[in-house]
Amino acid sequence: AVSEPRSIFKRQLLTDASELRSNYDFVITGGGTAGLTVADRLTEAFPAKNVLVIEYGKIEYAPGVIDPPDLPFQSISNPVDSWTFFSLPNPEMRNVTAFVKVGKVVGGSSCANGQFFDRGTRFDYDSWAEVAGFGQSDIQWTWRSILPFFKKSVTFTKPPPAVAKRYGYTWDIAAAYGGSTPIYSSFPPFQFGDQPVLEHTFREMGIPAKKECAGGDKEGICWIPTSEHPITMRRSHAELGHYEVVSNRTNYDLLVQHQVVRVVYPKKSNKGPPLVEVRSLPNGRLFNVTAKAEVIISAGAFHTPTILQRSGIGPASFLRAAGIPVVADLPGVGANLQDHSAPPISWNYTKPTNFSDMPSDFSDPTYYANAVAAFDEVPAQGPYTVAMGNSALYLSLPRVAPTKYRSMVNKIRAVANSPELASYLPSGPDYGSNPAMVAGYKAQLLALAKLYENPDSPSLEFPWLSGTTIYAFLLHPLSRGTVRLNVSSPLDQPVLDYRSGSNPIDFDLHVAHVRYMRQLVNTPTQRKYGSVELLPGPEVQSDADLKEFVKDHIILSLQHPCCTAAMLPETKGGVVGPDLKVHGVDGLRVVDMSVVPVLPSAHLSATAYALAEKAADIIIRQWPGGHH
Ligand SMILES: Cc1cc2nc3c(=O)[nH]c(=O)nc-3n(C[C@H](O)[C@H](O)[C@H](O)COP(=O)(O)OP(=O)(O)OC[C@H]3O[C@@H](n4cnc5c(N)ncnc54)[C@H](O)[C@@H]3O)c2cc1C
Repeated sequence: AVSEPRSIFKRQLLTDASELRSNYDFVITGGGTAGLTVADRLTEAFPAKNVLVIEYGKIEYAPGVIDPPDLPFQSISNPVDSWTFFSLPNPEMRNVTAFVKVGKVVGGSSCANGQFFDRGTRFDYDSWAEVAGFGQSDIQWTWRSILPFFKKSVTFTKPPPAVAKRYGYTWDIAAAYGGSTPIYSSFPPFQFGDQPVLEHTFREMGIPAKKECAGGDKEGICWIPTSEHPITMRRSHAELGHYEVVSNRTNYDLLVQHQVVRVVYPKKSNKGPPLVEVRSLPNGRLFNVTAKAEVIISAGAFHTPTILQRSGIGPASFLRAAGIPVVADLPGVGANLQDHSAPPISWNYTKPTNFSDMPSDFSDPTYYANAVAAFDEVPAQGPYTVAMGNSALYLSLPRVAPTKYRSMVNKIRAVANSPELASYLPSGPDYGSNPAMVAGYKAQLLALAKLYENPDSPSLEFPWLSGTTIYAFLLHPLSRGTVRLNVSSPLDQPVLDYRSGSNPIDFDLHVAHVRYMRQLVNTPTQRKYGSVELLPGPEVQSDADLKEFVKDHIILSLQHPCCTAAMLPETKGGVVGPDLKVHGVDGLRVVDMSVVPVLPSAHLSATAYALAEKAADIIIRQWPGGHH
């Protein structure tokens, strides 16, 4: 059963420096989605080596997206398990700031996310290899080489036949699954009454339904599983699946409520592994932890760059200006920030609909009481089993803009090859005037142009649960932002500069997406319900007006930050190599969503688990005595 943490398994849970061993083989900084996956695999493979995970947060119960007593679409804010903060204003977006949320708990963002459990396409992961161009390296990051780790990373459970029939759920285990790791991928026994309305609408727009969307191909209408336990329908997350169930291993220590400040190379030689400097949150005390084998940074796309920058590993001129001695000049640390953003499309039904089982039904006390009771059944039933929904469209640019996509792709290539390319990046020696950073950006744009002209590679995602407002995700943004230490308060949240819209082609893509999606009101299904467009609104027709609409209404972060310590050669502004070791220093790797070079066409948790599984495999092969 999946429930509150069980105390008998908390033997290795440490809360104070005095409880630590004198040294460890592996030290993992950040006990989140990727960090705990690696810790699980290393403690399994090396019974005689000790592993320490240092985590800022504690073990907390991680509720689902909607659990009783919350109501659907009520924004649940669980301040204990998350940090929330804002980016700098975005000048191209009416100076709006991006609101970001990050899991701050054992299990990291897997405990706080929307539980939407999708994967990118084969083209996304192949593009990582293409951008990096690691050539003859015996470690490759391609779809073929990652797929076995996607399969290993989760347990997919078929829904009961009656449930599958009721909603029309489809899947293909051979193409996508087969693993038995206790991170669960399941379909809930409930959908809101209007779920099929959009599915019918999209079929009428000529969009094909895919049988399985986690097997590398997902251009079309997809059923996406939820990361929840198939019986209890409670959230499945990294703390339960990669710590709780194996925390009786005597070589697995987890230190909670401690902040990793930085890593330190004491001999000034960059020979490692480095010491890890840690700050106790309860008493503020600073101390060092020693790793005999290596240190693995897994603090997530916003906080991994802060640990590296505090360590003097990062953009040299920024570090010097901040008074931090430079250990390794890696301008890619905190560069290349990418996230999904989305403008809305909304409409109104002017004719009677009479859908049953709708979010509004929760206002009926009997419906609500039944929903709460059904959630406690075994297996759980009813509306509380649904998280943020299981439906999404993923559409390519050739489908969305058949007459215009070619010119947009040409424009991306022209920018990539133009002398003005650097002007799309932040100015200065750490970025726009740095030839390696510009070369890396060029490689990314050329790979993205290939994705955008591919009729099987989605450019747009449109997920839905219930209701008449839906967001059109731009899956492969061209603008690049930064994550920099807050110099006046370096242990606090970093300064995020999203720079959304700084590459103006992102607006062309958003406008094409909105133009396509607004056509949904013209389908027979929508006409039956008297559908009337509200946003962008009938008066907003020209490209220029649609661009202004995007600026007025866009959500700048869908909470999918990545790419801030990218797996690229140093000649392309990279931070880690294909083995995820940090360039120019010893005994230090990064394993989390920072190492991704370009954002995949997916929400990120499934990719974080698979990436960490592959990283663990790489680490295990590189140390003697490891067995799988
Ligand atoms: C609100 C929200 C909704 C999301 N929705 C979805 C979704 O529906 N589907 C999906 O697939 N993905 C979703 N994501 C994204 C996905 O969950 C994350 O991309 C993924 O979990 C990131 O994994 P990670 O290992 O890189 O980082 P995390 O899981 O965030 O782990 C980083 C860990 O490091 C710790 N840490 C940070 N700094 C320090 C430090 N200095 N010292 C010690 N510890 C530190 C943090 O506390 C955290 O536990 C969402 C994310 C959020 C925040």
